[in-house]
Parts: sequence; C-alpha cells; structure tokens
Amino acid sequence: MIPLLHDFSGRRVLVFGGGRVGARRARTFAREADVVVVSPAFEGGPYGDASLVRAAPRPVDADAWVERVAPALVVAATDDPDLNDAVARAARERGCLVNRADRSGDREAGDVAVPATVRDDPVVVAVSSGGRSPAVSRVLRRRIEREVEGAGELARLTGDLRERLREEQPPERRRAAVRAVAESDRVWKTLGSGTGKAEQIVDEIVSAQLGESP
Ligand SMILES: C[C@@]1(CC(=O)O)c2cc3[nH]c(cc4nc(cc5[nH]c(cc(n2)[C@H]1CCC(=O)O)[C@@](C)(CC(=O)O)[C@@H]5CCC(=O)O)C(CC(=O)O)=C4CCC(=O)O)c(CCC(=O)O)c3CC(=O)O
Ligand SMILES: NC(=O)C1=CN([C@@H]2O[C@H](COP(=O)(O)OP(=O)(O)OC[C@H]3O[C@@H](n4cnc5c(N)ncnc54)[C@H](O)[C@@H]3O)[C@@H](O)[C@H]2O)C=CC1
Repeated sequence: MIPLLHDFSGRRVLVFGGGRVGARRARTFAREADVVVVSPAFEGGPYGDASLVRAAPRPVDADAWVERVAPALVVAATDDPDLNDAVARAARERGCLVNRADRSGDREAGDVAVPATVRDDPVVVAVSSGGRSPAVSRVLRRRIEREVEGAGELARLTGDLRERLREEQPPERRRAAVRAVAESDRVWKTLGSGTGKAEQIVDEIVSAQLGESP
C-alpha cells in the first residue's frame, strides 16, 4: 500500500459501529469531514463532533445508508463481519473509499488503511505495519512523537523563509539556506521556547550561508 494524504474538508465520512474503533475513526475524520456514525449503541466515545444516528442496519440496508449519506469514505467498524462485508460491498459499488477496521489481510483494490499518526501541525507522520502489527505501529508512533516535537514550528519558520528568499535569491542558494536552517541543532533546541530566539538564529544561519553580514 502506498501512503497519500487526503483532504476530507467538505466531504462526508460514514462510520458503521460506535464501539472503541468506530469512535477513534470518528475523531480522526471529524478534524476535517462531516462524520456520521450509525450504531445501535454508543459506548466507545468521545466521537469528536460527529453526528450520531441510533440504528441497527442489517446487511441489506447498507446500500440505502451509503446512498443517503453519499460519503467520500465508508468505515466498517462493527463487530458483525457479515454486516462489515455488506457495508464494504455497498461502498465500493457506489465508488466510495472503504476502510475495514476488522481486517488487515485480503484487502480489495481501492481499500484504505488507517495508520498510527503523529501531528505537530502542519507536520504529520503516519506509520503502518502493512496490517501485520498495529502494536508495532503504536510503539513506533510513541517514539516518533518525541522526534517530531517542534517540527510544526520549524516548518512554519522555513516556509516563511522560503517565501522571503523567493524574490531575492536564485533557487540553489535559497535551497541551501533553507536546508541549513532545517538541519540546525541550534534551531531545533530553541523551538517551543516562544522567545523569538529561533527567528534570531534562523537569521544568523541564513546570513552566514548567503555570505552576508547579519
Ligand atoms: C488494518 C487496520 C485497520 C485499518 O486499516 O483501519 C487494523 C486492524 C486491526 N487492528 C487490530 C487490533 C489492534 N489495533 C490496535 C491499534 C491500532 N490499530 C490501528 C490500525 C489498524 N488496525 C490498521 C492497520 C495499521 C497497520 O498497518 O499497522 C492504529 C495504528 C490506528 C487506529 O486504529 O487508529 C491503532 C494504533 C494507534 C496508535 O496508538 O497510534 C491495537 C493496540 C491497542 O489498541 O492498544 C490492537 C490490539 C493489539 C493487536 O492485536 O495488535 C485487529 C485485531 C482485532 C481482533 O483481534 O479482533 C485488527 C484486525 C485484523 O488484524 O484482522
Ligand atoms: N482497527 C483496530 O484498531 C481494531 C479493530 N478491531 C476490529 O474492529 C471491530 C470493532 O472493534 P471495537 O470497536 O473494539 O468493537 P466493539 O464491539 O466495541 O464495537 C462494535 C460496535 O458495533 C456496533 N454494532 C453492532 N451491530 C451494529 C449494526 N447492525 N449496525 C451498526 N453498528 C452495529 C455495536 O453497537 C458497537 O458499538 C472488531 O470487531 C474487531 O474485529 C478491534 C480492535 C482494534
């Protein structure tokens, strides 16, 4: 499987099953999408700002739900494998993306998997074990959390820097300056301090890199 980032803003996501996993999917997608969770019980919350619909669809009802909600993605997260099968089939027939929480092998073409995710906006890191071991994804996610701390702020700083140098510098010199900042341990150490120190060090590095006096 090949990781891609998908923009769900303005789209709907339909989740079948309101258990622990259905709730996790609702929280994940509610960041961007309008999420609807269908389930006879809601014992796995919180559900973000998803709409909760109390119902117990049968496999024959799956298609009508998918048609009515018209989602970009359908999540099958009930504890009933026959219902999950029907949900996946209905979603596929209507051209929706399909995520099966109860299956990691024998996926069908077009299925999507949900990775373990670390965010420090706008930076996001996703880990998958190819469905073999969510436990490994989870432990790696926890380690990566420590690495990624501050990366969001650094992405903003270097993004601003790139804009600033775009007019003034030819591409190679601009790239070298941005890389020098991103690789700098001095910059990484000051991230998160909120003192303006990072910006000052960025200016020093850029001046040194471009051969200007600060
Ligand atoms: C295929 C996939 C579904 C998909 O694609 O959506 C899937 C499937 C299954 N998970 C199962 C079990 C567990 N899943 C977790 C945890 C997570 N599972 C997640 C993703 C995925 N799980 C996808 C593949 C991801 C990959 O490639 O690595 C994470 C990363 C993201 C998330 O779900 O949000 C999240 C960690 C989040 C984090 O911590 O960051 C734990 C650990 C725990 O809860 O402590 C356990 C119990 C321990 C164990 O069994 O390992 C079972 C067996 C169920 C059973 O036995 O009945 C199946 C079904 C099967 O394997 O058949
Ligand atoms: N992807 C993952 O990380 C994991 C996946 N799983 C798999 O995913 C499935 C769901 O896991 P959990 O949330 O822990 O199970 P759970 O048993 O807590 O939740 C199942 C939910 O499905 C609902 N449900 C039952 N009949 C329904 C119907 N007719 N229509 C809609 N909803 C219905 C139940 O009310 C319940 O809310 C499990 O069966 C297991 O195979 C389990 C653990 C982790």
